[in-house]
Amino acid sequence: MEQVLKILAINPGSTSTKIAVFSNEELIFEKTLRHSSQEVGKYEKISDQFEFRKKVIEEALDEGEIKLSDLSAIVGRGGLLRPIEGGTYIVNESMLEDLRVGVLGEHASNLGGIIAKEMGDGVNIPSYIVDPVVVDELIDVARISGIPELDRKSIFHALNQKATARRAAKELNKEYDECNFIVAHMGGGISVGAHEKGKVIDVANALDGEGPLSPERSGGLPVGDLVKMCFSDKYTQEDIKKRIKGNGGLVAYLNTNDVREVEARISNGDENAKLIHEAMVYQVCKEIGSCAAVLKGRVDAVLLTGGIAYSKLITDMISERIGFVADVKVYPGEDEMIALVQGGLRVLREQEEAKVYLGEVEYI
Ligand SMILES: Nc1ncnc2c1ncn2[C@@H]1O[C@H](COP(=O)(O)OP(=O)(O)OP(=O)(O)O)[C@@H](O)[C@H]1O
Ligand SMILES: CCCC(=O)O
Repeated sequence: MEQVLKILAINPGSTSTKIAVFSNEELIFEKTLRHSSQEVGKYEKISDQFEFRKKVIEEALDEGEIKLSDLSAIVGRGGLLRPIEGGTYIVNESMLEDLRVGVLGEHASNLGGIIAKEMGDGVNIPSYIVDPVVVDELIDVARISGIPELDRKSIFHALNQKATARRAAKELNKEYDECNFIVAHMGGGISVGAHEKGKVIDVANALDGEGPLSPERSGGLPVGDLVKMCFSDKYTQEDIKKRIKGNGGLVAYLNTNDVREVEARISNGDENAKLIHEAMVYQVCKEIGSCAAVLKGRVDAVLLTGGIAYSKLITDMISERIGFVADVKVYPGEDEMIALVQGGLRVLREQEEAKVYLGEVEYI
């Protein structure tokens, strides 16, 4: 008989903490805990929110009559760590230190590992993170930018991209590491990755001014003009950063991060909304085209995922432009909670060994 393994998954976002408990692959409890800007805004750093978030998680678990002592492991969404390859990592002291200081920056997902470790240690069960946003499997040639001072970085929706790729591989009756996919995760940020035999060998840095424009991110910009903007004395460093992530893309052009709202405006004849919407799709297609070149045209399928993949208008426009590359498969939304749990299960079932974070890579 199959052993029953119960896992708690913790996924902290900027305005919410999602938690879920699975018994093997079956969801038995789920809750999205929303945090108002007053609640989280009073903390200077994201790591200062630790006690607050842990407490609300504990209260929700109590209400759901979930006992930590019944669990086999806790899995948290990993954060902005030093670059690592994909997989499930045991939360260790080096990782905790980097998550606490925010070695690569502040990100709500930094709390995932910290909270998982604290709660797991309390009942002597292991804590893990799975496929954090800094998964780095770039081939050497993809790291070169154009000046030696600046290496290209791999920051993307690794958890959902890899989960989607594993799902598509299964549907093709293949293992993930036997397939080549191009995965476009289209959410508030958009990342497009070239997956070669289970490794994301190239991907635009979705957080920091590469790739397509997205609801909240600028994507790649004309660099000369950006430099002029930086030195114009009109903007602070924070203003420019915010323009690249947070207030860029659709927010900058159309003052909304909601693609549904943009499509409603298009239906009402708004030509500017139509142009910007089309530009976003066009840029996604260009990025898919570059990934096809990275994979030398050997592509099993193009996978479209994230909230924007619910838009048939957009998935049809993408298919029409890049359908020549490979079959296009659509997986709307994201399956991050089950993806976290599956990462934990692969280790507990000894299908994979938990990786160890060394925290040694120097990163600028
Ligand atoms: N049915 C739909 N049609 C069109 N767009 C949609 C639909 N449902 C959601 N979206 C859009 O998807 C986007 C949000 O996607 P998602 O929820 O994946 O993002 P997120 O989780 O906030 O950010 P990220 O995925 O970058 O972490 C929004 O622009 C939203 O308007
Ligand atoms: C997942 C990191 C990229 C982004 O938030 O846009």
